[in-house]
Amino acid sequence: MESMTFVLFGATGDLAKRKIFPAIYNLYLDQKLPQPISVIGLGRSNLSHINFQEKVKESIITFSRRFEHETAEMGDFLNAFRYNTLDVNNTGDYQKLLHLVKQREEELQIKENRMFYLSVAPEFFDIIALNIRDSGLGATNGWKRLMIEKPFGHDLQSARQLNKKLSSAFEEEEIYRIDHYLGKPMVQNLEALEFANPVLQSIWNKKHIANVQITASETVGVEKRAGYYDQAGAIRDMVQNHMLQMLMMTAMNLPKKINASEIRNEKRKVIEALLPVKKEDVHTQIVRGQYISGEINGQRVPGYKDETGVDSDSNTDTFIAARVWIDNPFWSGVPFYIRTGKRMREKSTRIVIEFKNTLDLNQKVEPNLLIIEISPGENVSLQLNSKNPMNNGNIEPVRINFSCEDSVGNGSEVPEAYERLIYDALIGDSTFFAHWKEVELSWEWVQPILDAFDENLLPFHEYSSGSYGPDASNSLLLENGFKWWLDEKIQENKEKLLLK
Ligand SMILES: NC(=O)C1=CN([C@@H]2O[C@H](COP(=O)(O)OP(=O)(O)OC[C@H]3O[C@@H](n4cnc5c(N)ncnc54)[C@H](OP(=O)(O)O)[C@@H]3O)[C@@H](O)[C@H]2O)C=CC1
Ligand SMILES: O=C1O[C@H](COP(=O)(O)O)[C@@H](O)[C@H](O)[C@H]1O
Repeated sequence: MESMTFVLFGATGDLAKRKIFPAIYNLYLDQKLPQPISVIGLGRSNLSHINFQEKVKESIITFSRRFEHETAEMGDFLNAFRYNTLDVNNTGDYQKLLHLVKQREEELQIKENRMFYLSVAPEFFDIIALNIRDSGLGATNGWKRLMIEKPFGHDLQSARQLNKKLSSAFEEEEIYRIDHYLGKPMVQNLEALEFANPVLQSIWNKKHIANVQITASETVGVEKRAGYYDQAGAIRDMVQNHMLQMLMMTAMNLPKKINASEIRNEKRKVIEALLPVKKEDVHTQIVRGQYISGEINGQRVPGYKDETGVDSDSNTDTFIAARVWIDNPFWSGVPFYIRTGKRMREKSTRIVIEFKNTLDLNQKVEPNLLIIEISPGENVSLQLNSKNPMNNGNIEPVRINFSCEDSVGNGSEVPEAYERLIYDALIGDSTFFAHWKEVELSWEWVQPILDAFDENLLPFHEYSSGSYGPDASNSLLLENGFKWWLDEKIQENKEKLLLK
């Protein structure tokens, strides 16, 4: 890998502390960092290089699952870090930054390859990109790349405006838009599941699949992010990006060649084929909700409106369920259901593929299911039907489980999303980053939903914390003769409860 400078805007922030520094450290341990590397942290806080290195060390000790004890290697690692005080609006500060970047490039004899990572509030994305261009930081004789955090815009128009500004400083190939769901091992495994298994490949279409259910439910509430979340809601926070990215990854056709441009091309075809929902019809395809107080894991939790920083009459959505139709020859007529919410019964991200039931037995049998657990566990299981000799030979569903954690080693060795994504960006592989076309088309699909929310054209449901969301989300599936498939463990528990 080529030597480079890694410039981190927002180096004193929460994301840097919890995710970025530990990820860089883990890459260092795995010898996946270029040698030498210069890392320059930026923020308005007044820190010396040593203070900054101490902060990086603290974050690694606290948040890296690989940290055991301090070694001489840690010293070498920290030695690559420098700090520069910078206010994003102050053009003079970019000149000081340029001076430090060049000084380190000369000291370390590294090429002018520059990675700029924007871990700052979204309102700063454009101003930073323009200053990188205008200050000369972007005028390198090596490569330059921009890693950019979410959210990418607040709606279709603002996303387009932002992209226009970024494009005046960076080419599309130089922009790495992070969607951390694309860094999750099981999301990355989706193409391999289909690609490497002819059995699955042959049935991955409307002829055999009855519906697809993509869930990302969380038990946490809004936490300390009310300022951002109350303006965003689940529709912007999760649906426009993570949920639609998972949908694209599930429904895309296998490209002839597995590379970034082919995969992104196939994903784009899926998002392009989504049936638009007219503002007036949003109420027929989308369910929105907001959590009220309830119990999670035996603990009483407050309702959304009572959370710190939330407006007491806020009508921000903390839950969304949607029925999505893909109008192409492979998927037309197959509903894709997506569902995401905060303060739900379980923390679970998973994709359930329900196969069509074509058998004509005297007995009602459950459909075959392929269940892809994305997090917290990484697992694939298949629900088949089999005779149960202990129950008069009745046909009953059995689950065949393939734990991916077992096959890749113990959980702590599996690289986390940020590690994977930072590594990919360092080597210039943009496969698991969102292309502008995907982002724009996602906003295009979401925009009428935002408009309908603004004009209050659909019901606003409350749901108890610790539940599965509003009942209306069940109706969305019932209308097509389906139901949400719940987590296996929950099902087992329910059965036990019924037996009591
Ligand atoms: N935290 C998380 O879990 C996640 C965050 N994100 C995204 O990552 C980005 C960063 O989030 P997060 O770390 O939580 O935010 P924080 O508020 O914790 O950190 C913001 C950073 O920006 C710096 N900053 C603020 N104002 C300025 C300024 N005028 N000039 C220069 N630097 C400034 C702050 O440094 P200082 O105060 O020293 O100036 C700080 O380093 C956001 O886009 C967020 O949406 C995405 C997914 C998850
Ligand atoms: O991007 C976000 O994702 C998290 C959920 O991520 P996960 O990896 O824990 O599933 C969500 O809590 C947050 O609101 C959102 O901004």
